[in-house]
Amino acid sequence: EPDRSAHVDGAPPSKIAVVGAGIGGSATAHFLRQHFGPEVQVDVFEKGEVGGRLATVTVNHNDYESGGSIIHSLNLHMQEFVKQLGLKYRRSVAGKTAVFNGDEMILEETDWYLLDLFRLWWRYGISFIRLQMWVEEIMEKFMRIYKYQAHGYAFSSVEELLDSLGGSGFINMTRRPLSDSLLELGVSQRFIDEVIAPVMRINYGQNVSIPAFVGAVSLAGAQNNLWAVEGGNKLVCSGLLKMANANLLQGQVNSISPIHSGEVLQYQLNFTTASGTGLEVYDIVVLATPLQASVRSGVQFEGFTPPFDQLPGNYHSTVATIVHGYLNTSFFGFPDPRLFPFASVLTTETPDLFFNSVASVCPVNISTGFRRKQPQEAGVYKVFSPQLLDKPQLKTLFRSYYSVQVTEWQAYPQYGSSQGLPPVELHPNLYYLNGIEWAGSAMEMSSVAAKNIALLAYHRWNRQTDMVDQKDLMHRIKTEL
Ligand SMILES: Cc1cc2nc3c(=O)[nH]c(=O)nc-3n(C[C@H](O)[C@H](O)[C@H](O)COP(=O)(O)OP(=O)(O)OC[C@H]3O[C@@H](n4cnc5c(N)ncnc54)[C@H](O)[C@@H]3O)c2cc1C
Ligand SMILES: CC(C)=CCC/C(C)=C/CC/C(C)=C/CSC[C@H](N)C(=O)O
Repeated sequence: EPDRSAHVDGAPPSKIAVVGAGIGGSATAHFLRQHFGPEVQVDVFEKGEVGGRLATVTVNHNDYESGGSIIHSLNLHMQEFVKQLGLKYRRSVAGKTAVFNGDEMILEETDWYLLDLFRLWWRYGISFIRLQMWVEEIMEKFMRIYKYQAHGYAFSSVEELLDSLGGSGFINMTRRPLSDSLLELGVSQRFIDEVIAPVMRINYGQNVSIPAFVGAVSLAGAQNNLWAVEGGNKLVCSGLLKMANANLLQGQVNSISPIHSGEVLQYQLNFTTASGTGLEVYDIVVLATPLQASVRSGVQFEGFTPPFDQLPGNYHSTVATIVHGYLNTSFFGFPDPRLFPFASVLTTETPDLFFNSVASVCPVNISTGFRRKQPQEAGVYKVFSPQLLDKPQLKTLFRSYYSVQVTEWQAYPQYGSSQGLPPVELHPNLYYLNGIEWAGSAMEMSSVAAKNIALLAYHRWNRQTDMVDQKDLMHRIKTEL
């Protein structure tokens, strides 16, 4: 493919399109504005709600997160967005966790930290210490991305990005099962079945054969230094679009086709809004939505072949059911609800168990003060399950309820349903953000990909090859003035 980027004379791009206003697309709009400056027109297309998989539902006059809910304390892009937007942090309200195997609770957190540690040691040996150290080491390497991005370095593929952080070790972690990595580390099978599997089930609705890298992301999401955005995580998306001075176009992009005029390559986007169909021409386009068939983005490529026919793999369906009612603690072996001390119940991989987790949830506005309800009181609970819950299943989990709100998500990749990581560059100046989810799906992963694409687009436009896919970045950065 000849190099037909739009600029012939060093001129900046005049129009950039971003498809999707989830955290990935809105962060991309923000970073594009940072790098390309105030003159370029940034149009963001959104066919649904701004926020995408960050969304809330209203129950009894309060809003609750129904999609992406927790953020790690070391997720620095999310942290920075919240700071720049003047939003507030909402710390997770402490609550005890138990693990249920379909018959009984096999693990119960208590009020005594030392007792919990002793019990873990008694049951699993030093598995939990090994695991803690493994996750810490991965997090430490992952944190290198912030330095590389602050120095302006970009990567042309997810593999290159991971390689720069953790070498071939990180890339291999996207290919081998989590259980294999943990067994090799010396973590016991019992610990994997009773602790790791329940965490994978609540976070990704999948089992311990998911790749080790996303497994580590999931375990980081089970640590106790988590937070969320006061008012709802989706406020970050609307805030970023505003701060980027982006034009939000409420509509669906139907097709993308290249237009060649001499040396110049641009893209025509055909779209449908409430007022009918339209088309616009752009110098740079970023696709910030999954393109797998099961997600039904509706985007077609015309007049060129991207580096795939149809992106392989599927997205995993997860149902989030938010119930306002009375938990049936008897089902968990606690006939007296006053003696049920848990805020979250995780589950082991058990045939016929119809749910992955049930947890008492906090409203997104807790600055006014919030107390977790006792199980003998009516409370708000979130149930994750692979399928819609029917009435008998709801009646199994809840003695009675006032309301039930259901969101069916194409939530995250069905790990193992595809080989390899999707490409970032689909054609000159046409980028794809969501391939990173096949390494790990989380708000911060989309934010890291957004910064990377903004940098990559900028360097490609300005032909700065020395800022893309550079090796030995730790050393380079140390020696840069
Ligand atoms: C139930 C659930 C719980 C989760 N929990 C967490 C968590 O606790 N912590 C965490 O970090 N992550 C969590 N995640 C993952 C996280 O929510 C996602 O990784 C992240 O939100 C993905 O953002 P995105 O912008 O890349 O994609 P999306 O949010 O999917 O955004 C894509 C957007 O593109 C739009 N779109 C699609 N096609 C078109 C088109 N043709 N034209 C115009 N617009 C289009 C869509 O409407 C959508 O708004 C969770 C996800 C789910 C579903
Ligand atoms: C990207 C890095 C380094 C860390 C992110 C860690 C993190 C916050 C992972 C969460 C992943 C995830 C998909 C959680 C889904 S369920 C969340 C929660 N338990 C809920 O009940 O909603």
